[in-house]
Amino acid sequence: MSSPVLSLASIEKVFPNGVRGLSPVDLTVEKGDFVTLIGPSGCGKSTLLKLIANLHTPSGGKMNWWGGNFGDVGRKGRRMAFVFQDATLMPWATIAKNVRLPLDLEKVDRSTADKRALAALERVGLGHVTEHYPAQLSGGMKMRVSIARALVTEPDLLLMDEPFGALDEFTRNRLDEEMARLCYEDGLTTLFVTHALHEAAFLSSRVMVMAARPGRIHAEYEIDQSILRNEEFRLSDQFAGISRELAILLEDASRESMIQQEMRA
Ligand SMILES: Nc1ncnc2c1ncn2[C@@H]1O[C@H](COP(=O)(O)OP(=O)(O)OP(=O)(O)O)[C@@H](O)[C@H]1O
Repeated sequence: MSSPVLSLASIEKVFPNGVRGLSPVDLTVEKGDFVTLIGPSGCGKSTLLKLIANLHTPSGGKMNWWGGNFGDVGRKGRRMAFVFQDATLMPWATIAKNVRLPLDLEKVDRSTADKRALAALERVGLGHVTEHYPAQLSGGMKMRVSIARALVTEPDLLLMDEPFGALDEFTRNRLDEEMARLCYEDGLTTLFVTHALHEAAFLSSRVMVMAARPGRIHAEYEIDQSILRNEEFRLSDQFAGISRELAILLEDASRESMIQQEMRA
């Protein structure tokens, strides 16, 4: 049997200033999972994502990527990509050049890189804006460029930290549908952070509900992976039921965080 994409055993983080960003967390992510982290502000969602991306070092616990250490990820031909809330595009470069950047850094030859950048832009419905500049695009389009820049590397694991948090609801819903299509149809493994309960209910195959003070996983909620994530699902009783159950778990997590805070005060 192949190793899981990620396995975290008692991973925790205490920052140098003494703040506990994350209490021991156990998490296993298998190929094709869409795992969403949801929870109150400050519960450690971004900290957990950054630990997985090796942008933070854990204070304790054990973490494996495809059964090995982080240093082996590249050697095993595995790739990880990170999408942030801000699209972080280079304003002076065309959209094609922005998307090509990771391939240019890897010194992929120009004509292959151009073809792959165009293919990635077409996957997010932006094949027609390759020669535009970021300032000419809407917020939603910029975010799709950022996703194309992550997809161009053909990642085995996609990490997304509140990518659609700054967008209006209509654009966000459309991008959620596009993400679901990309992830479920192509079997992409994704770890996603959001504040929005409906987004978690729509996208995920598993939701980790986190609690704060100290940050930890409060509950785990499975959603049938075979559900087609489309407008029909969004309007269904099944979606309403999932959203309601997640809301109850979030409410529990928030109440528990408040009790912990009061006990410490
Ligand atoms: N570099 C750091 N140094 C010290 N404390 C930090 C650092 N980064 C995060 N923290 C603290 O760790 C805790 C978890 O922060 P984190 O950003 O992971 O939470 P979050 O759930 O992503 O929050 P939000 O939803 O508001 O983005 C918070 O108390 C935060 O203040």
